[in-house]
Amino acid sequence: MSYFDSELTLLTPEEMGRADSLSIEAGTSEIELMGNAGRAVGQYIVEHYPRAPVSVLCGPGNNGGDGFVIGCYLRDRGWPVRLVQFGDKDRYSAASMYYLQQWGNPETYSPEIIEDASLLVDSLFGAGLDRPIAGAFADIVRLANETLAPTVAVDMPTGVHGATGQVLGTAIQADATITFFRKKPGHLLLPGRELCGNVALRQIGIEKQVLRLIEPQTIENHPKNWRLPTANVAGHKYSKGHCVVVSGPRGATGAARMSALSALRAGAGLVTINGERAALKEHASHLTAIMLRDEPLSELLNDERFNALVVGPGNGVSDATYHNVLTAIASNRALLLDADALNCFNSDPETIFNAIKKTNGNVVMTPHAGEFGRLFKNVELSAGKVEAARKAAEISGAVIVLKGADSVIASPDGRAAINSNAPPWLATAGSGDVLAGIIGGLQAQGMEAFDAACAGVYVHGLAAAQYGGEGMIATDLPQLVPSALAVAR
Ligand SMILES: NC(=O)C1=CN([C@@H]2O[C@H](COP(=O)(O)OP(=O)(O)OC[C@H]3O[C@@H](n4cnc5c(N)ncnc54)[C@H](OP(=O)(O)O)[C@@H]3O)[C@@H](O)[C@H]2O)[C@@H](O)CC1
Ligand SMILES: [K+]
Repeated sequence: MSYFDSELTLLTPEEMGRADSLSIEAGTSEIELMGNAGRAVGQYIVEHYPRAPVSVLCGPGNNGGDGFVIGCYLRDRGWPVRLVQFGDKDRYSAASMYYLQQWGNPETYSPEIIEDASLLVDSLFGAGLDRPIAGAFADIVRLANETLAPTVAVDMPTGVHGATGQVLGTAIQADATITFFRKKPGHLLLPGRELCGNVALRQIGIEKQVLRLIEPQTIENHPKNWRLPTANVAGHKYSKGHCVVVSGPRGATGAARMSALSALRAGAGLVTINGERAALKEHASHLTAIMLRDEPLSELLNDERFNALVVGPGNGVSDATYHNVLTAIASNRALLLDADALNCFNSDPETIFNAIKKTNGNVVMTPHAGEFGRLFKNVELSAGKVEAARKAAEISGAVIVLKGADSVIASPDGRAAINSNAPPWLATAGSGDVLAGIIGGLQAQGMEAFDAACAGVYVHGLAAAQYGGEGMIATDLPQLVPSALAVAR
């Protein structure tokens, strides 16, 4: 399964390099591609900034080649342009050489070329960045970031890695970033997303057919990629599923309550909280629409109508939780595991992974970075969130939601989605319990694990955005889920 048909597909710099080469093989010259890329940036600048002195900083590779095109485009339209070029001309590509000749003689670099500009164009490094920015280039980046002039970055802000969004050494803070053909993961992953400013995507003559050969596996999370369960007028509440949320003990019941309410708001037909009698007393004083049961989980699950489970929020790291998790996995229901359901297996992750691999693959895990690091000790987060989540999904057999301001959802089949709609105020205590409930509620309605996880993360972000600003607490979120679902539908 791969994302070859969508505008929302994301390409790593390596995959983008293949798209360039395949296009060139198919008859579009590199000169044409570079010309289209540079003109697209030039056009963006003319449309978005007032005419004023602009300095174009051109690096040693084809990103710099784009800069020559931009310089010519703006000069032709009467902009005062200064252009500097770094690197050895003997190593230029034919296309870069072609456009350098059109430009003429670049100036020798001096700091006032940056200091005196009203607008900077960063065409130092793009897809070819492969090591930390250091030395003279680091000084240039620092100076560019210190000036008040906005910077338009070509393809990627210099210093941001296109595949991971991580900063190599130091990076340009751009006002806008213009990229080509398809966005790159680094435009959505942090800190890259913040360094890009506004991201604009432009087409440069690469046919989307090349994606069939590249078979990209990563996509920007968006309602176009999944279908929410449809409301059926004649539908019975059981046709919308019955989700069981496992409660924590007395004194720790709030998390399960938040998950249960969220599952119901996400459209689950029925939601039952299962827990010990003392815990149910606490729930009973708060809840009306949620049912309460105090049987052992294995007995409760003899009733086939319970088709989805949420285990973990507020459950506590205990033998009881450990066994509830294994019971839930063995029941082969749609299952969401969060928080303590994961924490219970830190010293024994193989047990949970092996159990999941025996199921029909309907399990979602929602670790934040800390939980992820403890459960997946052999997976390096520093190699990038997408690759880490993908590896964890493969190891565990579960769909992984690696939570954060740039949550990544990855499937054991290799697909991954990057979410970018979460507002900063969503980072609040209990917001993970709400996410767990939304995903569990969607699973109860029959959405398969990966789609439910992607949709849940998106709706969670939208719900928080609809709150509108700081001051939101997690209990505000469940009632915002229905309107978020309506927008995402
Ligand atoms: N291909 C196409 O058809 C099209 C491509 N397009 C454009 O090309 C861009 C990709 O071009 P690219 O592959 O030449 O990479 P680019 O980012 O210019 O840098 C490579 C150079 O940087 C160097 N270098 C790397 N890191 C460094 C560091 N930290 N510090 C110092 N040096 C460092 C590296 O040096 P080397 O490793 O050889 O020493 C090499 O010389 C892409 O982003 C898009 O803008 C568009 O025109 C559309 C058509
Ligand atoms: K750049």
